[in-house]
Amino acid sequence: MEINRPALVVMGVSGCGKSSAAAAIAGTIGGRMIEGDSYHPPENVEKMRNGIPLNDEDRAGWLERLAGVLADGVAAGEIPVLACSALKARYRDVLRSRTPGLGFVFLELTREAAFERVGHRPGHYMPSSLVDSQFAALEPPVEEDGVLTVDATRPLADIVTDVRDWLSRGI
Ligand SMILES: Nc1ncnc2c1ncn2[C@@H]1O[C@H](COP(=O)(O)OP(=O)(O)O)[C@@H](O)[C@H]1O
Ligand SMILES: O=C(O)[C@H](O)[C@@H](O)[C@H](O)[C@H](O)COP(=O)(O)O
Repeated sequence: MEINRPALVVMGVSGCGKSSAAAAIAGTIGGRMIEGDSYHPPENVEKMRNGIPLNDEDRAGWLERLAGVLADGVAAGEIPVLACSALKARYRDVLRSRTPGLGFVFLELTREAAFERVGHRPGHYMPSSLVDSQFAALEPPVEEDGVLTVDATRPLADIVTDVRDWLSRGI
């Protein structure tokens, strides 16, 4: 399949389905799923576990690492598919900095649906009390290049089909 992006980031607030969609998309396009949460330093995870939202400083080193992981993956001939909140425009610019043409799939979800999903996910460090802070930080990627916005409540298979169609169209 012809793919018109070197790599993808599946983005949005906690619970929007980033990890699920990134895995499904990677499986379909022959990409490599990368779980961005695995690259948070332990201090960040501890903060979130304690119900404290991350700030720009907390996220800075994490985003730089992820920018490197994306670029390294592309250099190695892979199509990285990264699950990463990437909530603010300047965070996305950090990720783009080393991978020109990077694509973003924005999974759009209401606050209510995010609460519902995060509250029902067993064994995860992210408490639903942090959902409001995720929406406060979110700068939806409107008018940015290389973005597909998808309704995150649609079935995963439909989301994957939309992404495939989008990727096979010209830039
Ligand atoms: N398209 C979808 N429709 C319904 N439920 C979904 C969908 N995508 C993910 N979920 C569910 O929502 C919850 C959060 O998904 P997850 O992939 O962990 O999101 P994130 O990585 O953005 O936090 C999980 O319980 C998952 O099974
Ligand atoms: O930038 C952030 O505040 C975090 O990356 C956050 O957005 C992310 O959602 C958490 O790491 C929880 O992980 P889940 O997205 O899997 O809930």
